[in-house]
Amino acid sequence: MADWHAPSAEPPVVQVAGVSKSFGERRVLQDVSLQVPRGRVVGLLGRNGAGKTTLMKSLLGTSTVDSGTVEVFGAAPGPELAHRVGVAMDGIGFYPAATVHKELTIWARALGVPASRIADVIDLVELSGHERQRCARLSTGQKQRLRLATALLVPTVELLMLDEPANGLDPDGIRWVRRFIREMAASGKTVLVSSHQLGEMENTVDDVLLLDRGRIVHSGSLHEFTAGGQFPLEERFFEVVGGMTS
Ligand SMILES: Nc1ncnc2c1ncn2[C@@H]1O[C@H](COP(=O)(O)OP(=O)(O)OP(=O)(O)O)[C@@H](O)[C@H]1O
Repeated sequence: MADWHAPSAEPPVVQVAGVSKSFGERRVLQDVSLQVPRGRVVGLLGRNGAGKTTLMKSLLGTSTVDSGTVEVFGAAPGPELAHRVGVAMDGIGFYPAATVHKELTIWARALGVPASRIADVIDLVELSGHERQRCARLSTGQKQRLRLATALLVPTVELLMLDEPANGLDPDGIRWVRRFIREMAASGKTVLVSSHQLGEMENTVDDVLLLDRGRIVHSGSLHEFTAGGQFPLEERFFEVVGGMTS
């Protein structure tokens, strides 16, 4: 098990230092510092409203920060990251009348990816046979997989940012997402995944970033956080962030 704090020859894929962000009076990120090491599956955990999505958006450059620095692959986030970072954000909709193939064609064009890649990603997310199905008719699980397919369209993607990829899924779907994430990691990709499903994250991630009311309250390997699996992740989560306060 890699030690989170051990010095590594490889620079981290993501490096955030002293980032704060407010919406009006509301401080959403407070002095957040973190690293995402290359090749790891890192779980970004926290309650509703903890700031997970805002943090992910700041890594993508779609949300600015008020102070601090964000580096992804050693540079400030910008459009050029599109060839190295694949993104599946929760709640991103599809054209209801478009078919799976059409939807991916739209994304492929936007990303400058040849149409020949579409069949590959459909295969990767196991949507074969659904190419002609309209997005509006897809099940929740199929929609999640279509989101993952868009994240994989650019074949050179090295970092996947997945926002709640198992949201709304049944146990089979959750297991599928877990297997998918582990396969992506086995193929050399780094994965940053946000989730509320602590039991599932316990079976999926290598490292834990725990965000509570905009602050990172724990970062380290899952092994260390759960004392080698002695304590369930959920128990440790509540120990660190406390019970419900509001
Ligand atoms: N564009 C915005 N304008 C104003 N407030 C915002 C905006 N985006 C997020 N917020 C607020 O920032 C806080 C953090 O939101 P964020 O979506 O980052 O949390 P989260 O941890 O991803 O939550 P969830 O698990 O519910 O998705 C919330 O209080 C939210 O209402």
